[in-house]
Amino acid sequence: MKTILKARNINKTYAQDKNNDIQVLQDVSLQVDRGEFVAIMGPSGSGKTTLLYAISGMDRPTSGLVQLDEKELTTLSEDELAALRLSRMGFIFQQSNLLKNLCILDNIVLPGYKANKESQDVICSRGEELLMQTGISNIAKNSITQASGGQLQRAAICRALINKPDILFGDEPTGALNSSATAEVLDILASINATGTTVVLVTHDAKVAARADRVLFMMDGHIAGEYPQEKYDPEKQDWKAREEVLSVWLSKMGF
Ligand SMILES: Nc1ncnc2c1ncn2[C@@H]1O[C@H](COP(=O)(O)OP(=O)(O)OP(=O)(O)O)[C@@H](O)[C@H]1O
Repeated sequence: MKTILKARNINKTYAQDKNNDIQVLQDVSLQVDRGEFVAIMGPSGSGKTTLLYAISGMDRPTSGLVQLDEKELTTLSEDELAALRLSRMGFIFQQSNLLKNLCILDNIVLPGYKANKESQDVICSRGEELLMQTGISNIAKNSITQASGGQLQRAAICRALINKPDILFGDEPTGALNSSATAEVLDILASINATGTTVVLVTHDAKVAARADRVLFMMDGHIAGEYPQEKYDPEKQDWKAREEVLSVWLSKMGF
């Protein structure tokens, strides 16, 4: 399978105070194939979010290389990087971060209007289609204050997909949801992945990682282990059984 994302020897150092630096990523290398679903797990403070930000161009590593297909992210200007993120990447976070003064549909289409590559009609129809696919068409015109956490997170997924990204990054996207909303959001992510979008998620939750093709386990700023799983098929597979097997590996890793 063709590699979509490649990181080579990434280091990230933060200045802690005047005299001290803290090295959060230590020589991390990884590769993600097009269409793959990768989960990044590990203890709190091990560097998962820092790694996600470094490989998605949301932050710059102190050293090392990050490539999305042929594009070397670390050589791009801020404007070039922002344009690349807008057109080729989607992002979801623990909180939906939707704008309060816009209805759900307007929140979703906004990055499409910003990218300015297609007519507003085309973007609006895609927004409506995404709302339908994620089961929230009925709240398209609602204010975000009238939606549940699970509905808001589905809307955030629609917003992340509006520009048809090649790769979707998530930082604890189900971290604030109850278990039934988590399962619904995970089904949506699995179906997005099944249609070819690459997915890379940071999670503490083995339920989430159970859907991935591969789990990377971070410890003290490096990848300490890697756990490949069979491609998840929502029609055939029971993710609870996968979660149990994965949990055994995670506990061997010291999680
Ligand atoms: N902007 C920053 N400045 C200084 N230190 C930071 C900064 N961001 C993160 N760190 C430190 O880097 C380390 C790794 O943080 P990071 O958020 O990447 O870990 P994590 O594995 O995602 O943790 P968690 O699971 O708790 O979210 C932590 O010690 C954190 O305090």
